[in-house]
Amino acid sequence: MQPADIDPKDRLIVALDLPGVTEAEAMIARLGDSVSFYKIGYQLAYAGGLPLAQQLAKSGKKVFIDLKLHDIGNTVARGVESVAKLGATFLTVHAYPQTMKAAVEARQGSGLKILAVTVLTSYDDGDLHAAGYRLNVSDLVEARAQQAQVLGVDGLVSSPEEAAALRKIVGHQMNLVTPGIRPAGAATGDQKRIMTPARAIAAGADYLVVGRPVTEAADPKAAADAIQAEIKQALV
Ligand SMILES: O=c1ccn([C@@H]2O[C@H](COP(=O)(O)O)[C@@H](O)[C@H]2O)c(=O)[nH]1
Repeated sequence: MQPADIDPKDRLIVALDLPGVTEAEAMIARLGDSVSFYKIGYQLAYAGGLPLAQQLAKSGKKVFIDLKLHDIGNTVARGVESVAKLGATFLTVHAYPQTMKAAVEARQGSGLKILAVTVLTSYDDGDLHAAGYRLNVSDLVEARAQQAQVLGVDGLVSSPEEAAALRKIVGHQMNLVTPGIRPAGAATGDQKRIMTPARAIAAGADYLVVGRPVTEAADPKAAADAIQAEIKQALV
């Protein structure tokens, strides 16, 4: 999907990193029409969140299943087939060639798009070196993006810091989905490669993933509305 075709409201993806379905449903009710796209990751998925994903998709919301699959090809493929039945829009896999190839083949014929996680936004160069990599963050993100593109992956997850360089590499053929979003003054937490919503959109991100700055705000709906307004302003 070309950036111009994306409904501005869908560009904000709220991460439902919450302990259970009850808490998630309460958050969705509070956010109401302010949010049209939700992400379900480890915490909620492992606490009964996958039926909620299916329910959300049926109710007209968009759903991103962020399970960052990485296993032998057959296991990845069977997992992708199961997730495709939920009606989700996005599913993440780690950006390893075997994993991406299996996921892309398994999603054929479904509406599911595969996103490759390049380098986690909580990592900096020191973290990569500690994990045994010789490349720095930007070089590894770009190398993985090129591999993902060749393998037919639908989109990339990276920090917004890499969005402009990735756009030059993949053009508009792949969705750029960026966590590591922090409105001005928000707590960074464990994120190391961050940008504000406006700067991320200006850098070329298609979708912004935001968790704690919304879900831990005193008024989550007001926090989401402020981010939506910042996104719309940056798109003008
Ligand atoms: O590189 C990555 C990949 C995924 N995430 C996920 O995004 C949200 C961010 O939440 P915040 O509370 O806004 O930090 C979270 O669910 C992560 O699992 C990421 O942060 N970085």
